[in-house]
Amino acid sequence: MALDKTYKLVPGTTIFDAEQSAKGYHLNQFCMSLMTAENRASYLADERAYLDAWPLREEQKRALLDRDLNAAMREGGNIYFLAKWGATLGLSFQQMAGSMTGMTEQEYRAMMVGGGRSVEGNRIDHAVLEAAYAASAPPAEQAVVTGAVFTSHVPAIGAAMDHHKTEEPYWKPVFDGYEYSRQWQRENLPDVIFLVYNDHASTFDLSLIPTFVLGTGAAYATADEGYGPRPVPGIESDPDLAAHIAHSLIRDDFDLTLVNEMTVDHGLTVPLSLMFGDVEQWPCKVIPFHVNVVQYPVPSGARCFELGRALRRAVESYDRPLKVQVWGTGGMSHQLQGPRAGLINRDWDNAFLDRLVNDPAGLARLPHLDYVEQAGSEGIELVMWLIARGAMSDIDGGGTVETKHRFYHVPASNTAVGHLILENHPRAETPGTEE
Ligand SMILES: O=C(O)c1ccc(O)c(O)c1
Repeated sequence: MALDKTYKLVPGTTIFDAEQSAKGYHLNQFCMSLMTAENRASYLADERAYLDAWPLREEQKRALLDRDLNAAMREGGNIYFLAKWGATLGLSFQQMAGSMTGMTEQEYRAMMVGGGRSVEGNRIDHAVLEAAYAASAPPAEQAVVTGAVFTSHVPAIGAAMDHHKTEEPYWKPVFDGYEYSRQWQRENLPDVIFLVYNDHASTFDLSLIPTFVLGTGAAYATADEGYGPRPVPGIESDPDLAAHIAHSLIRDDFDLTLVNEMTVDHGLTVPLSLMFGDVEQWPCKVIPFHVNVVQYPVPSGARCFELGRALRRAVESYDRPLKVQVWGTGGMSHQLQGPRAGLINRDWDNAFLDRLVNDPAGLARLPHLDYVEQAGSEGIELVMWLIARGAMSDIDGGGTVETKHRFYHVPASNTAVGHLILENHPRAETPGTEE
């Protein structure tokens, strides 16, 4: 099913969606720069020079220099951003809106005083709408979810790699547990990894606490968490697929926060290091997806599981033949605070791994309190694994999953390390028979 963008058919209207946002990113950010008196003064002193300092397309600069707001909208501008530019020129919202209608300022004002523009004659053409619905055939090609990787993301694992300690007796058993994984990953390299992790007060401090964050930008640098950024590459993303997923998930009632600029911390980089080793560049694209598990209330396992189910629908409605893996990271049992720090619960962790494979819907009903009591305060990170599990094809009866690898080890720093690889076989392909 192609995504419904029938809002594009409303006459005389540009809906600002992720597509427009990507197109107008720098234009809108330029507008934001006009929120200081100093910048407004330097813009007004030499508009062309100011615009030339921004990575804008010539059409975008032209639109502003010509005071043509319709052209600016076509070029991805959004009215609330452009209003900062308009205010700099001394324009009111009414003057800006009126300038897009082909009416004089006085005519537009008079129309508004007279009750505003009538909706009569300004609705969608029904024939056009019907034709759009009739033409919405399933895509000829589609993306598929090929597997899920679940792994802890303990920062000390990254530090052990960065400081060449992987052969030391303390660390060797941890890295031995990922030998098979690296081989499997080489043989099953996806085009894109949808990587579910939590930011650990690196990008999101207490000024902003979004529950679910989808990265819709093109690239993200590695965070400096206080020890200097890890010497690993930043990630390249797939903004087009990310925008598609944003559209699909939000339409499925998941109220995401979309972020174009942020840094990514150990929650994301350590799983990549574990699965790919030391590399100059990560061998595929990575879409970051952050879940708040730092400040309560945090999302429930059930909500995460449902989000995973919606994620698979989103991926499968994307009309390019991409292979997508979904990774769930964090956990397993660990507590980093208070007199109970160091808590490890092997039995609970292993039962979690069993149920993640065999009873994911039941596992998703586990309340937060069980995670905290049984797996330690930071064990709550495990709710993120349910997003990746929910994205597998067996959940809705259409396919199967195959466990390729399972590993459990205590300790890595304060934490029990858990790791699982599930291969996804959509539409009940028999494992091993696909080309
Ligand atoms: O065990 C640890 O040291 C540790 C520290 C920070 C984390 O985010 C984590 O998951 C584990």
